[in-house]
Amino acid sequence: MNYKIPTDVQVLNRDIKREQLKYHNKRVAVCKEFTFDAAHHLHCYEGKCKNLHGHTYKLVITMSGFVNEIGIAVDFGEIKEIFKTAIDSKLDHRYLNEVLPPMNTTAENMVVWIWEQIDIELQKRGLSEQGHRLEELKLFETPTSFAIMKREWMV
Ligand SMILES: Nc1nc2c(c(=O)[nH]1)N=C([C@H](O)[C@H](O)COP(=O)(O)OP(=O)(O)OP(=O)(O)O)CN2
Ligand SMILES: [Zn+2]
Repeated sequence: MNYKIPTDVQVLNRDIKREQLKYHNKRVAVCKEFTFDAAHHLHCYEGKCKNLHGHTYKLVITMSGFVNEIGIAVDFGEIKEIFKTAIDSKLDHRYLNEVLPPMNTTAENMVVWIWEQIDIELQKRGLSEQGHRLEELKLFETPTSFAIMKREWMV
């Protein structure tokens, strides 16, 4: 059976497409939050964090792109796939001191490493060429302690 889209819907679709042109190609950033659980300890550090302990890390990814013809700059689903491939598969339920390159597993060092991994994944997927780019990462070690990295601070 052939279903006919009612005329008023067609008119609405046409009007939306025309209106959408106003926003097309504007650079807009979107954010998505993720969590992963991991264990670690700090080196050269006098305090409780020199002992093995765990965190539910929260990562807030801010990524920008150019708004397309259906009003999407960066698909939230794409960010989820990037997080799963580049970060979650490597860090979730792992001992960070073992799986990360030799470095102190501070939030500062980790946020830099995570930035590099996401950047590599964007290039692998050909998304950098489309104009998708990281703008900011926030990595929470605890609900009150976090590190930030921003594109504008990069030299
Ligand atoms: N600048 C940094 N300081 C500390 C880091 C870090 O990565 N960068 N890490 C730690 C520890 O790993 C610790 O697990 C987290 O520190 P802290 O916020 O002190 O944890 P608390 O559970 O004590 O937090 P409260 O909210 O104050 O209870 C230490 N420092
Ligand atoms: Zn810690």
